[in-house]
Amino acid sequence: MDSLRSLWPYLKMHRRQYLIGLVLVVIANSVNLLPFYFIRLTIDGLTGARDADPGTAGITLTQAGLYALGIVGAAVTAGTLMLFMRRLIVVASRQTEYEVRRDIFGHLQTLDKPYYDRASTGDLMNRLTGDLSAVREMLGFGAWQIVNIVSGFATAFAVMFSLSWQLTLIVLAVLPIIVGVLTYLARLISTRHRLAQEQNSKIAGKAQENFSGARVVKGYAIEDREVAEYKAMNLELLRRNIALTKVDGPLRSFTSLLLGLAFGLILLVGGRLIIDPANAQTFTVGMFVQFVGTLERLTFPMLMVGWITGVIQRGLGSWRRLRELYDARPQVQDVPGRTDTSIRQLRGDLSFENVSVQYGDREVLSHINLSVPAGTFLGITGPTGSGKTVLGQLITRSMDPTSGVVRLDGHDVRVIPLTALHDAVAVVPQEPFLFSDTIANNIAFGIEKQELPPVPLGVSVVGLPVLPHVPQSPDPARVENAARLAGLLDDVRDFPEGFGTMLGERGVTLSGGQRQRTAVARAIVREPAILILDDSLSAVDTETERKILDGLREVSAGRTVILIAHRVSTLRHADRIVVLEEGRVTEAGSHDELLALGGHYAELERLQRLASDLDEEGGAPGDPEVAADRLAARREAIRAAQQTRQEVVK
Ligand SMILES: Nc1ncnc2c1ncn2[C@@H]1O[C@H](COP(=O)(O)OP(=O)(O)OP(=O)(O)O)[C@@H](O)[C@H]1O
Repeated sequence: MDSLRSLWPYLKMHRRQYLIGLVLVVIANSVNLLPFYFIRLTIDGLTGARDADPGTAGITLTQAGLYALGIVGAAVTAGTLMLFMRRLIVVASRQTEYEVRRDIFGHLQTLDKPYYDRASTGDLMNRLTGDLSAVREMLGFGAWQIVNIVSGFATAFAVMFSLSWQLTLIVLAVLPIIVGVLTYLARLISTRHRLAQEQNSKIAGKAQENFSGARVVKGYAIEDREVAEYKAMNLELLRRNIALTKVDGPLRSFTSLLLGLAFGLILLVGGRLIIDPANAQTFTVGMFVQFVGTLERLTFPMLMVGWITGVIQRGLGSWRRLRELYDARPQVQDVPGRTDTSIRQLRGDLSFENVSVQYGDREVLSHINLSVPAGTFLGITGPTGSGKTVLGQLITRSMDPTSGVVRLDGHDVRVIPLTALHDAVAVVPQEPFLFSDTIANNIAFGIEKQELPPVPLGVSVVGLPVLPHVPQSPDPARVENAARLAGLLDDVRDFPEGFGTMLGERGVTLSGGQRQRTAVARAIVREPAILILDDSLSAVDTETERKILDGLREVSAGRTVILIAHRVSTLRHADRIVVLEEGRVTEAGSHDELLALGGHYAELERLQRLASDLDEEGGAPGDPEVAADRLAARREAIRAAQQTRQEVVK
């Protein structure tokens, strides 16, 4: 009931279509019974006259013609009414489907990272497709079938009762048994259908993950394992589908059997009524034929009772699953009364005051105190898992700290409107995501939004102006400048269609470094007050990296840049470097200061210098002493690599 109430806002928008459509169903159902009335008149005319005078035909040719015309007319009228009804109700259900999908998609866009961290993409996709179809089926086919069944039963019983109350009582006695059995079977079908759908969801999720992670699967040569897992899931789906077919298949035969028994019973009793001379005037052969014909019209609605129960149950279940999407709220959002809407522009003065973050009972950041004045080029490094990414995520409010305050230009970030915050901060993540679109559009991604008219949510699609497709037309000079600063321009010039080259599924595949640089260009084209590069130059060679950093310096005058990296060659250009270990700041200072400190950073620098020296020297040395030195250095590098690996494992 609650589910239906929450659907009402959508149904309300199409109430005229539904109302007129359903009235048409009722009229069509009554008209549908008229042919049996004309048949009755014909039969009674013929048999009655014959009984009185065997030499006469009973009815005139004109009468017979009129009755035939009546039958055809009734069929045409009922067909036409049903056609209009379908246009109204089916179209309304399709429109509702569109509106629900539009609104849910719009709502999903408002949800934040923690939600998507938990949600399974396959499941979300299945809800927006399979579940939405089930809801549409309930609102379209389901709605008119309910009215069809109810009005079909009501009109048929009224007619049957007027013909013979005795026969109607027999039907009434048998009907609940038939409907009960059919409903039971339909419930079983519905449950098994749901189980099959759930398995479909899991399979969709598995396939989606597999396709997205195709490179990993190939790289680790685990195709066989993946195929085996997929096979097991597929087999389970087969098992569930067979279980469904076992109850689905016999439904029709079973219905025919039950109806056959009912008709047999009626023939027996009806035959006796006709034969009995006392009933000669009140129950004629024509009436008997009309009775049986009317009853036969109930076969379909009877069969549909159980089926429609399933459609409605499935539709309501699916609607509940869709409601869960509507009900999901972002953990991080603007709060009226707390959000300070007067904050629009931000300079990029950043500070962390005693900030801690806890996941469950694990503290991943602990009492961080940092001050980053606007315009600072801050480097952050530290062993893997030490909390560097989490620290960056606190600035964009991908999450809020468990305790402490992050301030931007002196404001607690929690009072800054999210749009202002997101306009001011751009993040280049570790694993950039590129869309199947042109390079230009991928770069201009964050600056195009103002040009598109907003899509109204929660309103009827009827009467809405059709929005023209507005092709993106990113400012070429801005895009090119961003690409140049990100060190991507030469690569783009080599592509077949330059900035118009399609990426991804429909176009070229970029290398890891090119992907990272495209993401860097996407971030800098927005000219943010704070730019966070989260290990985003790791796949770029040192020479290109130097160029990008020089480019960043060019645009970052007055802007804050936070550079999370493991390479000292990247970090050394920073004004200040912070070392995070196990969620705590253990070292802070300039490159030279940290080297002098002789801690984690100095060790990192020594190991990377060693490795780079080895790379540069290369070749086989002639002098045995040099060879011995290199061997010792190589051993040291291997030992260091093993130590780092142990840290990772820890
Ligand atoms: N959503 C989450 N739920 C639970 N734990 C999390 C979540 N996100 C991060 N963590 C944990 O927080 C710790 C810090 O993660 P973070 O990504 O900040 O590390 P990092 O220093 O950036 O590592 P790397 O250098 O490998 O990128 C890790 O132990 C990680 O497992």
